[in-house]
Amino acid sequence: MAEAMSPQDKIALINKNLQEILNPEIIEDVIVKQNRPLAVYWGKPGFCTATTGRPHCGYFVPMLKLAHFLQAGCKVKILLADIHGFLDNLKAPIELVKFRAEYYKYVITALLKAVNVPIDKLEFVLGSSYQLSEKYTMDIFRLSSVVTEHDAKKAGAEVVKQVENATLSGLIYPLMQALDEEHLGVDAQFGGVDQRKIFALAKEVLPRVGYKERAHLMNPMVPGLAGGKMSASDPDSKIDLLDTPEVVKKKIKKAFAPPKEVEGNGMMSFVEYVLLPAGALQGEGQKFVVERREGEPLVYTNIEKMHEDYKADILTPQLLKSGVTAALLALLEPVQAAFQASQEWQDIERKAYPPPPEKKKKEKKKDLGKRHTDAKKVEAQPDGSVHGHGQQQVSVSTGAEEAMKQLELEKKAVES
Ligand SMILES: N[C@@H](Cc1ccc(O)cc1)C(=O)O
Repeated sequence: MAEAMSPQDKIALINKNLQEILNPEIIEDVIVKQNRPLAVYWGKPGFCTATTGRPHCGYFVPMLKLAHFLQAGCKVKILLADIHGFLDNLKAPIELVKFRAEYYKYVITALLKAVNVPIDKLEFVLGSSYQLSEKYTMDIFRLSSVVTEHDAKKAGAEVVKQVENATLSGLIYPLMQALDEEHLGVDAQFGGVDQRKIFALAKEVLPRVGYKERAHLMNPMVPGLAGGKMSASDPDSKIDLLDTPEVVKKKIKKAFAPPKEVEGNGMMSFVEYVLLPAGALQGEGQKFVVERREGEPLVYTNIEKMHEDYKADILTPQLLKSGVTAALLALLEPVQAAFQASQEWQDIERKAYPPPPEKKKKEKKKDLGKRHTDAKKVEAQPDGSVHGHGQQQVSVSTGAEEAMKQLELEKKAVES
């Protein structure tokens, strides 16, 4: 498929749905002049944090871009950025990191297969597998001697958690993200526009230590499937990739989808950035179908027409939700079937997300009873936290200790 595409088609697919691109000429040069596959990477730090551990349907948004890159013949690397996770919020449940990395590999591979994308040019890399090397370490020191404290801080402002009396780790974080481009041997880095300041820093400072600057591809920030505001504290606002069809239906039913409003409407964005492009990749062309009890189904091939109908209330929130439910279930079906068929994946899942200890569970239920009417729906996290961001600082010291131990272990593993 990629072989049959013209260089211009490849570039168009790489750029599709992106909000911004820095140094697009680098991409042109690789694909048109050098006539070789573009090497691009996406870094994911959250997989080893306790609260945001499990991949959910929001992952489909960057996944669809990775699908475009692969379809366009790119070499794609996914960086499981364990050390970055540690630098940002000191949370790395040590014994879980490896299992979670494994779990992510299964999930991401299944997702990409579900949209019919070739995965032979896809590679997973664990950050600590190369970021503790002598060369990389020396590069951090070299970079830290040419980047000011002010610039490093500014670069991390939208990504690194901003707290009072912040530690140095938050300054190292952007430097390492810049170095990853060199050490992963890529031509471009992909991420959300929230990464923009780090991308700009990378572009500026890599040449100062003798490395070439890379292109940067940025996705827009897409509101969550269940709609912005209520998400952080509401466990129902995230749809797990392994949720049963009944649970998916229930969560979508509850989701926030204001009538006639398309801005910030997570349900609508999900169609735009996931369901429509997924249809295109599956070879059926961009198509989103909404069955209606009365009348012909509504068939959309572009988002503009959908927006128009939604604003006119022809496509009502209810209809939108039923269309999204049907399309999402169809997308999840092969992922869940793959999970059911793989004993290894199931074993990894149990190890990566062990049920919380009994004692804590009880505490949580009591706690949650005050806030949620249906406490049993809430899954307590392994670290016992269920309230989202506000509580993440609770176990800072133990988190740090654990993460340090993990780094020790990793180092030993590398040496032996
Ligand atoms: N900063 C990225 C994660 C990341 C980490 C290291 C990288 O090299 C790249 C990306 C994020 O917030 O999602």
